[in-house]
Amino acid sequence: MEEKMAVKSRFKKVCVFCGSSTGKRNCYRDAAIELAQELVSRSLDLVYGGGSIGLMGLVSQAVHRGGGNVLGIIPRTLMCKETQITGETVGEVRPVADMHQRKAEMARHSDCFIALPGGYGTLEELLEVITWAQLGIHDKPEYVPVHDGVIAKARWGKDVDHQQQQQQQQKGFNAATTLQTEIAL
Ligand SMILES: C/C(=C\CNc1ncnc2c1ncn2[C@@H]1O[C@H](COP(=O)(O)O)[C@@H](O)[C@H]1O)CO
Repeated sequence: MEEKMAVKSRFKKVCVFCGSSTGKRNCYRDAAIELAQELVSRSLDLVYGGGSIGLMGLVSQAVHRGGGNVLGIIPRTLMCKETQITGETVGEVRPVADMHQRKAEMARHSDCFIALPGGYGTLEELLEVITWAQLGIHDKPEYVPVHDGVIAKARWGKDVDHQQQQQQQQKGFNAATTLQTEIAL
């Protein structure tokens, strides 16, 4: 069997924020699986919110199946609910006291952040780490898949190219299609 060469990355652990549902478009699922495959091919560990449902479940299960390390950080209360609904989460699961501690731990354990399509939870997590970067609390980059195989650095504020911003808005936050060889990783 042909073995794939591992692609080198400057990161070791990647935090992925993504939906607790899969959304209405197939491209969201595809994006989750493709990102998982990229992480595995680059020997990058996954850090995520510890859920086994939606895109969170897809990413974590695909990384785990591919032999990658998965660290899920989840509040105890959510953990009980999820186990009742969907069963066990894959990889290492670290229970924490609440949502605030979860976000702090996810950030502490990661070298960069990628936000896949999601809802309010995903948006809130992404905005929080961008805000922390803005305040100098960390200097870890944040990325958002845009389109055409590109994961773009999430940029906010003055240095954003206006035309590019407009194009991205037209495509929508949830416009991830293919992720291929991301410039980000
Ligand atoms: C347990 C039930 C539903 C929610 N389950 C979740 N499990 C783990 N993590 C979650 C869950 N819901 C939200 N999160 C976190 O927010 C992000 C996803 O939120 P979104 O609103 O779906 O975008 C994700 O990154 C998690 O960290 C059933 O009662």
